[in-house]
Amino acid sequence: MIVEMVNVTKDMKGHKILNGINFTIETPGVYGVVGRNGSGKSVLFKTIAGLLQPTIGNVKVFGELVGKGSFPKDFGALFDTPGFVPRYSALDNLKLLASIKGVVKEEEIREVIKVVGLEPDDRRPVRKYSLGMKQRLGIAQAIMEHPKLLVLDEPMNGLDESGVQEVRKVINEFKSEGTTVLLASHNREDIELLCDQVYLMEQGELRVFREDV
Ligand SMILES: Nc1ncnc2c1ncn2[C@@H]1O[C@H](COP(=O)(O)OP(=O)(O)OP(=O)(O)O)[C@@H](O)[C@H]1O
Repeated sequence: MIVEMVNVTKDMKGHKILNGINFTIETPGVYGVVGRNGSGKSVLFKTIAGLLQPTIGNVKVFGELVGKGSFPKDFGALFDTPGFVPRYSALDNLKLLASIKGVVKEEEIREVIKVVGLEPDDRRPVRKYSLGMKQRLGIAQAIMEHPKLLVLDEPMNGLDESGVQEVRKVINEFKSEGTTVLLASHNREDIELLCDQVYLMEQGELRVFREDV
């Protein structure tokens, strides 16, 4: 089982954001999650990432419980505002993150920076980067360890046309390597082009919205 959410409820400030969600992913593929602003897509993804703890229920990724300080293994994620050290270059930021996790070589980091259309030898500090460039770097960070599960919350935010094309290519390449991608997006075209199955978040519940596979 790739993802297994059992009866997951999440209350935040007196509101039920997730309401008894039972959700499983057994087959690798690209899974889309759509829903209105504020419907709970990010809360759902952060719960899977172990960044938010369910009020009730539990979440397993690759068979292991997440939450309470346990994070999924073989996992990469991009949330709305990737946090980088503003005075460091792109390469130094990713080297820092890689050294914390201790697995990725500099050559691979350089390669992943190129994959997202940035320049590894650009010594400018990341604070000088545009929103779209930071977003590209966020995607590089999410994919640099070749995760088996990749959670992307609005990855196209702030990207220009070439950025959108590059990220679509990255998602398709990861899919063909057997990585499972969870994608939240408001962009109908991205959802239609990329996803094997689409879910709708509504009133705290998640239901199948469109099924191709
Ligand atoms: N840390 C928090 N504390 C309290 N409420 C929160 C917190 N984070 C999110 N919420 C609330 O949970 C609800 C769902 O938010 P979430 O960000 O998951 O929506 P979303 O579907 O991702 O929206 P969007 O499409 O705008 O990105 C919102 O009402 C939001 O205000």
